[in-house]
Amino acid sequence: MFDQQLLSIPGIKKLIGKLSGLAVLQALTIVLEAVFLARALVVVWQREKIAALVVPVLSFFVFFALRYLITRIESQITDNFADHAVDQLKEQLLQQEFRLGPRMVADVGSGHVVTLALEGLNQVQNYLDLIVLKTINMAIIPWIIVAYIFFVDWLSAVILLLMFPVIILFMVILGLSAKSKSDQQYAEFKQMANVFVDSIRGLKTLKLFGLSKKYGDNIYRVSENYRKSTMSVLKVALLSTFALDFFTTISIAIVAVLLGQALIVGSIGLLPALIILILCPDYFFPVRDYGDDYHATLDGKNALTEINRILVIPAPHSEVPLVDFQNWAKDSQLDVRDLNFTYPQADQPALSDLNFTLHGDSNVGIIGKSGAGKSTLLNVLGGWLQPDATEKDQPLVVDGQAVDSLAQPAWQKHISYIPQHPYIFAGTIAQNVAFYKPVADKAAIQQAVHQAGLDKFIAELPQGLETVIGEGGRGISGGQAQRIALARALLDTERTILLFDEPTAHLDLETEYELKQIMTKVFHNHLVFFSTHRLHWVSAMDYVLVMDQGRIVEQGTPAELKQKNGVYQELVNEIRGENNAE
Ligand SMILES: Nc1ncnc2c1ncn2[C@@H]1O[C@H](COP(=O)(O)OP(=O)(O)OP(=O)(O)O)[C@@H](O)[C@H]1O
Repeated sequence: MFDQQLLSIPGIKKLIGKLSGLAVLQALTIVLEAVFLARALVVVWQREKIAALVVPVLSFFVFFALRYLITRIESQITDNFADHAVDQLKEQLLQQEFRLGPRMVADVGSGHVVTLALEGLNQVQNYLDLIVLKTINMAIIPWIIVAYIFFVDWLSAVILLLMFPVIILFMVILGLSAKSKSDQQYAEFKQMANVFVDSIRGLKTLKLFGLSKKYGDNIYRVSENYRKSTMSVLKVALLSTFALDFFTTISIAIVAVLLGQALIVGSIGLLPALIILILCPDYFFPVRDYGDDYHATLDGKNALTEINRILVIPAPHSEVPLVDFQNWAKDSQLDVRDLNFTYPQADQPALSDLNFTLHGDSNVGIIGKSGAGKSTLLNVLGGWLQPDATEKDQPLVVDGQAVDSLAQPAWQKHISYIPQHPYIFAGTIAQNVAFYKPVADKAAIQQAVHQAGLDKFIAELPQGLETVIGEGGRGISGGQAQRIALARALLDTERTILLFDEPTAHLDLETEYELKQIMTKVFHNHLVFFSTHRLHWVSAMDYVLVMDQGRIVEQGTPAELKQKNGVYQELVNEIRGENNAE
């Protein structure tokens, strides 16, 4: 019944210990509260003097207050624990996102990553808040109460004990049904989040192609599925609450009737009979409380399972650390030797036997048709994918140090990655530019903005660098987003290695031309890897890797490639042909 994955949360055992102690205390206060309340009632029933009421009534209020105090302490402790655990999970999830890099979003789905990081963590918090405390109360309080009842009247205790497994059995049956419905609901939720975020992202394209209505219907259908599965979870939840209430009421009624009969025949006194009757609802309360909230916490349980699944995705890591690497310098050298990479579950390698050597501030173009392996190579160079293990020499050599992968903090802290759609978050232009270096001063930001050719754009804005862009802010064009990404890379002068993944693929030729003027200036004092379909970039490179089906089929300077009249030239001819055909 106890979710095993909870045991892996740091501090949970201590929490269980504290809550168990408090549950024992709470059970004792419940018993004493019932004893004194019953005494007060007996005093009133037997019309004794008012003074005889003082001790039981005062004692009742003391234990009543104590019980309330204990429940407050319990919820305070669990709240603190849940807050802390969720903060840690958030931190771990973020770190894992950084470790896995751009491929995580591709693997998990961008919508799902967003909903997990926001709503999912809230659901986990709610789950931790409720489930640990309620499970412990259910595991401790009823047994102390029934043990006490056993000493007062063993028959009532036996009836209460007999009803417990029946209730648990129903809870398990309904719980299993709720679990399978909740799993389905969570799958629908994931799908809805991914479809929704992807549709929002592609809204402009959908509108241009007149497909927005069709996608609207698609979103409606996915949301309907989610609504229906939510309703079926709620139906089971209601049924379960009804079943719990029904069985507990029947049990209390049976005990009450038997106690009534015993009172009539005089085999039990009024005081013990009243104590048992008052304790009966408290005996069942923890199990009802657990059952009532069980369904409400299932989405939190699913979110926790999903977060744990992401946390254990093996992040690329290096067995051989890169030591003594300060930064990429003019005399640095990178050798790639017989490098292979295979995606998990793929039958063929996405990169096969790659070999090349680079020096200093090389500007390396990576070209090839779609699916040739350009992005995969960039991900390996960024350390987000780990080359296949080899029995021969290590596949990467940085400044003479052979390593198995570039998942090395010493390497990665010098990298800037600029994809086709750089992420612009809701904030000012200055905050967006200072993304890699939040402590940068204004002069440095202005300098980076100037180098990235953003002066004119910013001068036209009334609030300049303080203009809010991104979600809810001023819209910016694709070219401006690229320039902001470039300014980001330039601001952190420690980041001397720039990885560009088709940065201009979506821009019109005029914007691309303007951006090219800026970018080529930036290239000369960085190590640049530039993946592109657009071959005019080749003239701005001093080395080119031509890829096809995961292999480097040609490499050399642009002049050498032209002279060879080989695959590169074929590609140029092919693209010219396509352009002419258009
Ligand atoms: N996550 C993945 N799992 C399995 N195979 C993948 C994955 N990502 C890419 N591939 C496969 O690896 C190969 C290389 O893909 P990659 O994205 O590197 O090509 P690319 O040259 O960058 O293509 P494009 O120009 O279209 O972006 C392709 O066959 C692709 O189907």
